[in-house]
Amino acid sequence: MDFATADLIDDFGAELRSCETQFRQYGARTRFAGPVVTVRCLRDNGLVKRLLNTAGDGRVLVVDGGGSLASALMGDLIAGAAAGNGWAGVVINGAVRDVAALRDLDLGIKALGSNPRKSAKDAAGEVDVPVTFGGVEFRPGDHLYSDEDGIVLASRPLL
Ligand SMILES: O=C([O-])CC(=O)C(=O)O
Repeated sequence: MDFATADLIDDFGAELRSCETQFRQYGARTRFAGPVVTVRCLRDNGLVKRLLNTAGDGRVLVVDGGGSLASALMGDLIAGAAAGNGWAGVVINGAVRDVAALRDLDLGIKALGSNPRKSAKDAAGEVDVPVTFGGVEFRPGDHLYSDEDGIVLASRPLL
């Protein structure tokens, strides 16, 4: 998909939300877009693992990990499954691990940072609830557009 978030803001700015969080890019796919699925969890990636092992259909998983960098919510195995299952990208308000391997995956990956420590797998948390970080609300079914400049959200598909 060919777009630039700056152009989207110029064309549709009034109806877009632009996330202020300064994420790092970890995947090989630096531009990605798709409908949003959300997870809220804290130091537990059981729900993230479960979802990314199902068909992605070009969607983007937005994970609100509370901004915790204490343990990783995704590593190369889960991210590899996501890429293989057709997810467009994963945005994590939290940490990843296996950074060297993530670079080779055809998947959009944005996260705050990394930590080699793994998370619990109790699947504690919530799926498809609105989550808020970076000054914006991410709603299930929103359309997310992400590139090197940032992440913007629309309530309808723009492209
Ligand atoms: O299993 C985990 O918690 C995360 C991980 O290392 C992987 O996805 O490879």
